[in-house]
Amino acid sequence: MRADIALLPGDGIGPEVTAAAVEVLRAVGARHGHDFRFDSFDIGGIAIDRHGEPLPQATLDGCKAADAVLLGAVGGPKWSDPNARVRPEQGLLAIRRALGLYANLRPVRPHAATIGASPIKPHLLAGVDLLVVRELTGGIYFGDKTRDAEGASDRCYYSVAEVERVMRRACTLARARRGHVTSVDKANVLETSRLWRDVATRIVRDEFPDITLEHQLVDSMAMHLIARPRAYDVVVTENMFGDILTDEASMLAGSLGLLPSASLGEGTVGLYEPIHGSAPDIAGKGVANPYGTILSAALLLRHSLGMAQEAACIEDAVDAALSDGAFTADLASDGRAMGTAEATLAVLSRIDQDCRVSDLRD
Ligand SMILES: NC(=O)c1ccc[n+]([C@@H]2O[C@H](COP(=O)([O-])OP(=O)(O)OC[C@H]3O[C@@H](n4cnc5c(N)ncnc54)[C@H](O)[C@@H]3O)[C@@H](O)[C@H]2O)c1
Ligand SMILES: CC(C)[C@H](C(=O)O)[C@@H](O)C(=O)O
Ligand SMILES: [Mg+2]
Repeated sequence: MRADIALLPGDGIGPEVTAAAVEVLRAVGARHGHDFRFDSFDIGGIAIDRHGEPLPQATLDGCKAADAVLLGAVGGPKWSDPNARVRPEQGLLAIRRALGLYANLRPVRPHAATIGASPIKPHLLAGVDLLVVRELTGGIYFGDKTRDAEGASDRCYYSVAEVERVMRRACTLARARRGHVTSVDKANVLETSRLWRDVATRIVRDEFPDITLEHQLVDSMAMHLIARPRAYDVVVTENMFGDILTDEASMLAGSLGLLPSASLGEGTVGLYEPIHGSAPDIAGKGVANPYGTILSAALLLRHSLGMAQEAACIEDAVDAALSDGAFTADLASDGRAMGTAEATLAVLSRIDQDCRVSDLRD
């Protein structure tokens, strides 16, 4: 099968980790007889430098014409002046909104080999397998902003329809998992959260009676996520809470560099990216962890191209590399860390082996 993949490497470590994922996609494509074609476009800081705007029209058009989009990261100190007219992060928000990518799936499944890298007690981590569904195109991120000499404001708004669609998506995903949804809000304070809670309750009652729904306030959720992570299956929450809780959840896996994500809408191209940022402190050093982006490429194959076996092939290869101790510096405790290229090779060398195993299985 031929597939056109739009690449948005972005800034900082973005180009390093997307290059790693492209190598892996090429290897899986070759192994399974697919013709993956890649076309790169600018987004974020590099797009500001080259085109004066963080999301050029050519980038958006290129993404719309593609079968899927793979993104690295945007932002960095060069573009972080608080008074700057444009910021790299606006490009990311704009593309999510323009493509209607309202559901951001962030799976968290600690690997036995990386449990030692987590600051959380190992016995709490065994068997953890949760999926955060973060609403991605609404809430305080997208409300009107004001700023004058007296102060500033960010408006937080959710429509009923915005909550309904992400809740339906979370419940549908939960049906294919363990049937449990935790809806996270701040309904003791925020009106948007009271709406969120009402809609969640109604959608589950009327459309998903087989799903078990619980509500959890976001502050105590931040604690429970660390204290009893095994209790969660699908966690659905609004935009900003989801952003914060998933960086926290990455510590269950052992590193921010490990978590992938899929941003999905309806009838629109999907966008895949690691949950981490441009990591300016390590950019250009060849030491970034590529696994979150490589695992995002697996999600791309599964969700946008319908290639479940090929996706599993990548996930198995990453699993095997980690089991064999192929750790980048964020994971290694013994000072024997691999660089990005070596860790990518560790995955590539296992693609063949794992695919053969998959072939035998099927
Ligand atoms: N999706 C995105 O493009 C995205 C996401 C988050 C932050 N950002 C942007 O990135 C810039 C830096 O933000 P930040 O420092 O708060 O967050 P960050 O995620 O870039 O980095 C946080 C810490 O995690 C480490 N880290 C992140 N990814 C890693 C990887 N793959 N391998 C090893 N270590 C990794 C970094 O070195 C850093 O110490 C900001 O401009 C921010 O807006 C972009
Ligand atoms: C860079 C920023 C706009 C972005 C977000 O807050 O959504 C990032 O933190 C993420 O998690 O993808
Ligand atoms: Mg974030």
